[in-house]
Order: sequence, then structure tokens, then C-alpha cells
Amino acid sequence: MNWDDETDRIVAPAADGEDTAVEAALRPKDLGEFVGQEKVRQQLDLVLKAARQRGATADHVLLSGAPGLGKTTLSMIIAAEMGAPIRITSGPAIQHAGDLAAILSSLQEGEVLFLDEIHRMSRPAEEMLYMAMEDFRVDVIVGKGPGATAIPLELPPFTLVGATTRAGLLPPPLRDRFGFTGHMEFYAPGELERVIRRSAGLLDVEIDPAGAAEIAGRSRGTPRIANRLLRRVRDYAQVRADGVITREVAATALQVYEVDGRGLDRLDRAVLEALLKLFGGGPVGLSTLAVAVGEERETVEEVAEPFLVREGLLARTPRGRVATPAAWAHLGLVPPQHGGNGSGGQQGLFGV
Ligand SMILES: Nc1ncnc2c1ncn2[C@@H]1O[C@H](COP(=O)(O)OP(=O)(O)OP(=O)(O)O)[C@@H](O)[C@H]1O
Ligand SMILES: [Mg+2]
Repeated sequence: MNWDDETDRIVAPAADGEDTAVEAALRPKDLGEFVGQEKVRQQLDLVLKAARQRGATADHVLLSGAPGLGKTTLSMIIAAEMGAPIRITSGPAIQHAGDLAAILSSLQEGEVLFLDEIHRMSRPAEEMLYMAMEDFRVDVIVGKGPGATAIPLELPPFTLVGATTRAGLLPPPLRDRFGFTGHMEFYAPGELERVIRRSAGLLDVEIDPAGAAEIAGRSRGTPRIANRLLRRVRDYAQVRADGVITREVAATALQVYEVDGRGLDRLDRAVLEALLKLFGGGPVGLSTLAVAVGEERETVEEVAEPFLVREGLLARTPRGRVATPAAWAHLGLVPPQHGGNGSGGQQGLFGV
């Protein structure tokens, strides 16, 4: 399997083709249907209600958070709540400032402009956006060189909704021009259970509460992964069971797909196993660990490790990768006992 293409993984946070096809049907349509993210939801509810009461266009909104947590979904909800049309584009799609000018100048009053991956916009487009956000105006440059002139163009008031997985990469002047920033967190298991039961209803699949809990626990805090695992479990329930998703059906199905009780997949477990079994829990250098699992350094570092670190199973230290006690427990292994002479056991044996 080619792990470099992350979307090969059933637990990949990014959308694959099938996700894109079914996600539209599973998207909550208003704030009431949107599960979890209590803080962001409450704050956004106030922002939108107040704007509606004033009969005004809502302030610009920035949504940040990991892939699959509901940024695109929330942007559509913002438009729906405001009763406004939505235009969808993305940072990488806007190569030139002119591309952005064309979009901005065709917006209707009150329209929501959803700019996905806003951190990947080109510099000149970004600068044009500053002015558009603040003054609802752009300068369209006509001609080249000394003869070039800037023609100011008034824009109707609109709401920019920017989404980014990397809020830290946004230049401060851009960040400051948003009236409201919502940071999306990973979901608690109980929230994912609600997502799963709601999706099962829409997909017309019977699921019992324990079945939903079983899938939720393996979904890595991410609704997109929860919905994807649900679809695979549904397949299994349909082919091998009587169509009903119980705890046992969910657990057996996800075993088939090699997603364990905590949401680790084969790659995650291979990394942990090598760390524990070959290197006594570390510290071991990233390169050594990567060779041991037969993967590229980048794959281990960018694909497997973030979730292992987030789960408290692996730590990145200056001396190398180290397994935590939770890692030993998760794989059902016993950490080696080092002698009581304070020498630190195997530490320092493996290069970084
Ligand atoms: N709070 C939620 N309640 C119910 N379903 C949700 C929620 N958040 C996300 N989902 C579901 O998860 C899927 C992915 O959500 P969405 O596309 O909005 O994520 P995203 O943050 O935009 O991801 P990306 O960064 O990859 O663009 C959608 O199918 C959506 O229905
Ligand atoms: Mg999105």
C-alpha cells in the first residue's frame, strides 16, 4: 500500500472520492443539527442572530481546525442561517489577483464567499482581499508599467468565510480582518456517537447505541472518519450479518479493515510495534524507526505520528521517539525492567 497517498487509509482525515460524493447528503443543514463544537456554535449563533436583527451582513468568519471536523459544513450553515447564497472557492484556485477580482465583483449583496484553504492564496490576491474585507472595495489594475492605472471598484457588502487547517500560517493582517474566529476541536466520543446515529438515520441503516459507540471510539475524533467507518460497517452488516449494526458487528467489521479499538490502523500499529519490540520503547531516531517499518521518514512523521502523539502513545523528544506507558498497555506488552543502578537502561543506544 502506498501510504504517501494518505487517502488510501480508511482513517485518513482528508476526503476521498467516495466521501465527497456522500458528504453532501450527510451535512447538517443548520446550527441546530450541527453536533458538538458547543463554544463555536454558541458564539456563531450570536454573531449571526445579531447581524440578522440589524438587517446587516454578518462579519467575516475564520474557521480553523484539522481536516474533517466540519469547516465546509459550517460555512454552508452560515449561508443558510443568513438566508444568503454561497459561493465556494479555494486559495489554490486563486492564482492571480485578477481571479479574485472577478469573483468579488460578481458577488451579490449579503452573499457568503467561502474561501477554503485560505492559507494557500497567492500574495497579490491576499493583499487585494485585505481591502475587499475592510472597505468592500478593490483596485483593479489596468495596463502595465508606468501607464498602469488603478480603477477602484465598489463591492456590495459580503461575508467572507475563510477555512484553514493551519491558522498559524495566516499572516496577521489577514487574521485580524476577521470579526470572528472559530477554532474547531476534535470531537468527544459521545458527540461522534450522535454524528453516527444521525448519519445512520439518513443512510437508512439500523444501528443500536452500542454499535454507534463502538464506531465512535475508533473514529479519531473526526466526523468524516466516523461517517466513513459507518459506511464500511454498514457493508459488513449487510453482507455478513442481518443488516443491523450492533457492537459486535461494528467491532468485527472494523477488525476486517484493520482499525483497532482506539482507531489505530496498520501503519500506526507497525510504528508502535517497532518502537516497542525492536527498540525497547526508545528513544530511537526517526530515520531508524522509519527503516524498521519499511517506510519513508516523512510517512512516519507526517502520516502516523501526529495521531500517536495526540493519543499520548508516542512522544517526540530531542533524543528521539519514545513510547509512553499507554503504548505498552495498548499493545498488551510489558515494558522491560531496567536495572536499579540509575544508568537509564538502553537510553542513548540509538542515534537520532
Ligand atoms: N458537527 C458535525 N455534525 C455532523 N456531521 C458533521 C459535523 N462536522 C462534520 N460533519 C460531517 O463530516 C464530514 C466532513 O465535514 P467537512 O467537509 O465540513 O469537514 P472540513 O473541516 O471542511 O474538512 P477539510 O479540512 O478536509 O475541508 C461531512 O460529511 C459532514 O457531514
Ligand atoms: Mg472542507
